[in-house]
Amino acid sequence: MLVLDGKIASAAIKEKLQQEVALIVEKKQRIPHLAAILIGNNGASETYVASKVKNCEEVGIESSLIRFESDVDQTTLLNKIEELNTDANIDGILVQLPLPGHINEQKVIEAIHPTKDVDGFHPISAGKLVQGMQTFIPATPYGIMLMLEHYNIQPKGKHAVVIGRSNIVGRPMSILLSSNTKYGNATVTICHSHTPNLAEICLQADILVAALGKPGFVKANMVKDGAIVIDVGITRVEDNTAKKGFRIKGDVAYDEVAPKAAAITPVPGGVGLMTIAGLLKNTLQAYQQHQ
Ligand SMILES: Nc1nc(=O)c2c([nH]1)NC[C@@H]1CN(c3ccc(C(=O)N[C@@H](CCC(=O)O)C(=O)O)cc3)C=[N+]21
Repeated sequence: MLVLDGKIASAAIKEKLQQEVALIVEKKQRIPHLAAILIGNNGASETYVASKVKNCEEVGIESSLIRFESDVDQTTLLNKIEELNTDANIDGILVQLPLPGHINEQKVIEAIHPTKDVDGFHPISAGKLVQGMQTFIPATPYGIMLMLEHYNIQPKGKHAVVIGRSNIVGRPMSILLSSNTKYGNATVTICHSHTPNLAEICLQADILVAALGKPGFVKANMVKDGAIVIDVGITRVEDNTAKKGFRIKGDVAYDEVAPKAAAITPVPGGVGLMTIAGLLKNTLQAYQQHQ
């Protein structure tokens, strides 16, 4: 069994990005710049955004972290996004999700100018992805594709099963795996909460992507021998024996599934790190399109 190591794969991608940014610096050109908006003080969101900022720094991308209190009104937020849309120094805008209940998430997503939509959540970006056009691919599915590429795992002709149909992971993942590209051309089945024979379908997967957000959901009896298992889950589960009082659990029961799998992503240390690599690549792509 091969562990698909997000640390190794993302380091390789970041190394390349760092070299590209170094060239920009050498030519004394404007530096790529990501603006990240964080609302409130949700622990997990804080961690992820901090990690994004730190990773930008590592490759030489500038970043601005813009914070609002959890009771910020929607107009203030939308005004800030508009200001960033028109700021020629900003290449990418990211509003960390989830948002407080009083804010209309769809409105916020649609407020980000598609040329700066490094999350790839805007309907224009999503539509382009569906039609196989050049666009910003949402960072998590993008990161998973980069992981497959790093380990040269070609989905062509394989049966890929995706559990979850979110706009952020499951849906775009299914599009990418079925696309006519080097790391696409799989036959894809999407499962979700209304799939009656989910375990049976999962058992037929050559590539199984678990993106439903239920810790330990995928058990050994749902996985075919020799399958490639991609775990997108990142749920914080209380654990008093852990340093921070919680552990991060994936959607796959790793200990029982790993021995059956040909390859598997660990949590943490798998897809999460690739998500950040995907975001950094999108930010540099946005920069290049703005030049
Ligand atoms: N607008 C927006 N864009 C996002 O891309 C976005 C978002 N909102 N909201 C939340 C999800 C989640 N997400 C992760 C990023 C990094 C790790 C990551 O680095 N994980 C590490 C560390 C995990 C930890 O220590 O908590 C790992 O898996 O090894 C995980 C998850 C981005 N998201």
